[in-house]
Amino acid sequence: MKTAIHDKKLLNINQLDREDYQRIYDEGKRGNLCCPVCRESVRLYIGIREEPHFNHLLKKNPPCQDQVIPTTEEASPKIEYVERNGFKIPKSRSIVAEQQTSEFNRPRRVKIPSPFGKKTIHVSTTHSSGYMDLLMKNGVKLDSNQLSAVSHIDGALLVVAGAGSGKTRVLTTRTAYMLNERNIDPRSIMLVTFTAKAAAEMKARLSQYPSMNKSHITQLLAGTFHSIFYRILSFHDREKWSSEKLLKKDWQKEQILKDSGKQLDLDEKEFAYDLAIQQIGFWKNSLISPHEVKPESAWEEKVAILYKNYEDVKSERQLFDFDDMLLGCYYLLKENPTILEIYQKRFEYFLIDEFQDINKVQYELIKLLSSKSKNICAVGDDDQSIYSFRGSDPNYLLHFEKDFPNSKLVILNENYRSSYEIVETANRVIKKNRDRRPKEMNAQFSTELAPTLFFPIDEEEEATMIVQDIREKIEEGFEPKDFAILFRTNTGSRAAFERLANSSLPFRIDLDMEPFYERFIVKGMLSFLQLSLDEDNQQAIKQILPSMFIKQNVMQDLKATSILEDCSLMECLSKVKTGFAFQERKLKKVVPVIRSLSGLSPLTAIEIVEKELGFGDFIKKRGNEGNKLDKGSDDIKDLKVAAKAFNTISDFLDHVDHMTAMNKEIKNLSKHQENVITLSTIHRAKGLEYKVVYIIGGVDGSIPHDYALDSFRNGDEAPLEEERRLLYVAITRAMQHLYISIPEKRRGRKVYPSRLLAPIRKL
Ligand SMILES: Nc1ncnc2c1ncn2[C@@H]1O[C@H](COP(=O)(O)OP(=O)(O)OP(=O)(O)O)[C@@H](O)[C@H]1O
Repeated sequence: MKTAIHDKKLLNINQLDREDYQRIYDEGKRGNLCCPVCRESVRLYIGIREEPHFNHLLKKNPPCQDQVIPTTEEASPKIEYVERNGFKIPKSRSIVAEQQTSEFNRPRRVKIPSPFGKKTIHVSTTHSSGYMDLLMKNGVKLDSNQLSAVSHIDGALLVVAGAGSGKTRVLTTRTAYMLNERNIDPRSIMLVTFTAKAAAEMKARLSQYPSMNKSHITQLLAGTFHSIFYRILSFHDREKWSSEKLLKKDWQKEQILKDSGKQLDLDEKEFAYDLAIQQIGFWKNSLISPHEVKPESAWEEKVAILYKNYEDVKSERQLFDFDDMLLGCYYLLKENPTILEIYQKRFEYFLIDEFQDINKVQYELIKLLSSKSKNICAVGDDDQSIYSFRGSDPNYLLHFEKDFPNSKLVILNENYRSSYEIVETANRVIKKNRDRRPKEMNAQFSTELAPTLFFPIDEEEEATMIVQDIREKIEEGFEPKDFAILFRTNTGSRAAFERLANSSLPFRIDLDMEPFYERFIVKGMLSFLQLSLDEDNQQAIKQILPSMFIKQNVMQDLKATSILEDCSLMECLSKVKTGFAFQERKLKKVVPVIRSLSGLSPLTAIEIVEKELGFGDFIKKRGNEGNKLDKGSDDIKDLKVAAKAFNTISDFLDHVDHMTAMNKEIKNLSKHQENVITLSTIHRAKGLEYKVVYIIGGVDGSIPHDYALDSFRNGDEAPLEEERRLLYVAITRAMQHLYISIPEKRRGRKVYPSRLLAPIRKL
C-alpha cells in the first residue's frame, strides 16, 4: 500500500520526503503506523527487492487497497511496468537515468555483456600417485593446473592464483601429499599463512583428509610470519622478547611519536601522526634503518627524525613492536651463521600463502632459510595485494622467477567460488589497474543473477535495506552464516551494527573493533548530552574536561566545591579558578548552555555544543585532524547521522547505552557462535567466502578512501590502485549474490558513486 495513518494523519508515500523514510520506518517498528482501511498495524517496507510501501504485519486476504489515489500517479499518466533482470521497471522510463535525490532510486543490475559459455575444465580423475587417487575418491577434486602445483615438491614453485581459484585447496592438498605420498618429516615443513585463523583452518582441513596422522599435523609448523619468527626469537632470548614489553596498540606508538613531536614543534592538528606510524612501519619492513632513510619530502624528513627518536625511546625502555619481531629474527639469523644453519637444517620445505603481501624483511628471512634446500612454494595473487601501505610489495611475486632461477610457474585462473556474473564484474573492475599481471578469471557456473547496485539515501537506510534483504533470504532458506556485510573502515559499520543489534539476527564483529560510542571524540560529545540530564554525572564531567582544556586534577576541587557550596558538580565548573580570565569566562558560559540542551533534539544539542562550547575547536586541536585515516570531525558527522533518528536526548542516550552493551555481548557471542552473519572490514574478509555479500559505502571518500583520493590529486596513483584491489577482494568473496550499495549521502553530505565502480555502472 502507498498510504498509512501516523499520528492521526494520513501519510502518502509519494508525498513523503526520502529523508523521512527511515523515521517513518522506525515509527512502524514502534507500532505507531496503522492501515487506513482496517486500522491494523502496518510497517514501512524498505528493502532491495521491492519499492518502499506499507505492509501489514499479518498478511491480509484479500489485501487492503489504498483509499486515496497516490498523488504522483494522479498527476502523471499511468505507468506501465515491465520486468527486467528480475526488477519491475516503468516501461517508459530509461533505467540509465540518474534520479533526483528525493525520489526512490530503483536498484539495478550490473549489465553482463555476453552470456555464460561453459568451457570444459580438465579435472584429473586418475593420477600416477596413490594418495592423490585416494583424495579424489574422497571428493577432493583438483584440476590439472592445481594438480601440477600440488605435486611439484622439489625446487622453487610460484603459483599465481586468482581469487577463488583454490589456493587454500592447493596448499592443504600439497601438504597432505608431502606427508602421505612423499613421507616428508612434518617437522621440516614451514607453512606460512597471513592470519592465525587461516593456519588453524588449514590444519583443520588437513585433519579431514584420508590417512592423515594427527600427530603429523601437530608437528607441522603452521602460522603467521610474526608468530613463527617470534617463537624463534623468544626461544633464543626469552627475557628480551617477553610479551609484556610489546607495544601492542597503535596509540602506544602514537604517544611516543607525539612526545618527541612536541620537541620538534609538530602541531597535532596539522601533523599526520597516523601516517607517520605507517611510514615508520614501511621503512622498518623494508629494512631501512633510521640512518638509512632518504626522505623524499619535507614531511618525510620530519618522520625520519621521529623514527630515530622512536627507536631510541624503545631501546631505552626495552620495548619492542610487531615489526621488531621480524627484524629481530632477521638480524639473529643473518649475524649468527650457526643459528641460521640449525634452522636451515630443521626446515626444508616452505609453503607461503598470500605471497603478494610479503614485505622485504619477510622475503629476506625466507630467502635466508630456504637458501640451502631451495624448496619454496609461494602462492599469491597480485590483484589481492592490500597491505602495501605497510611495506607489502607484490613485486616479489611478480619477479619471483628472477630471485629463484629455474623455478616453475603455475597459473590458476579458474574461479570455483563465484558465479560467472560476479567473476565478470570483478574482472571488469580490476582491469583498470595498470600495475598488475594481466589475467582474467574464468567462472565455472552461472546463476543468471547479475550483481545488484542499490541506492539508499544514507547510511541508516543502507543498513535497513540490507537487514530487510537478509531477512527475506533467510525466510527462503539461506542461513545466517551465508551472509557478509563488508565495509572499508570500522566507522563505516555503525549503522549496520545498530540495525543488526536491534534485529533478532545473529551476527559477528571483529573482536578488536572499537565500539563507535566509546571513541574518544564521540564519548566527549555525548558527555555534554548526559550532563544536560544529570548534572552530577561524575564520569561525564571527567570526559568533558579535556574539551575545556582543563586538567583532570580539577575534579577534586569540583567535588569539594560541590559539597561545600551544596551545588551540582556541573554548576561548580563556573566556579573553577584556572588563573586565565578567558578560560574562566568560558566556563561560566558552559553551565547555562548545557542546561539549555535538555529539551532539544540530540542533533540540535550536538550542533550547539560544537559551535557554542568550542567543541569544534577542540576537535581541531585534539581530534587527530592531522590524521588522514581517522579524523575526529568525521566521528562527529557520524554521530549526527545516528542522532537524527531520535527526538529526545534521553532516548538517544538510552540507545547509546544499549548499543555499547550490545557491542560487548556480540563480541562474546562472536567467540562461540558459528552460524552467524559476518560484519567485517574488507581487509579482514580476505581469504573468506560467503554466499551473499553486501558491500556498503560504494562512494568516493569511502572506497576509495579520502586518503587515496588526496594522494591521487597529488599525482600518486598507487593508493587508488590499492583501493581498487580492495574492492576486487570484496567482490570476489561472494559466491552467488553480490549487492553494492551506493548511498546518496554520507556523513550528512551529498556524495558521488565510487569512481572504482565506473566500469560496472555504465549500462
Ligand atoms: N578443483 C576444484 N573443483 C571444485 N571446487 C574447487 C576446486 N578448487 C577449489 N574449489 C572451491 O573453490 C572455492 C575457492 O577455493 P579457495 O578458498 O581455496 O580459493 P582461494 O584461491 O584461496 O581464494 P581467495 O584467494 O579468493 O581467497 C572453495 O569453495 C573451494 O572448495
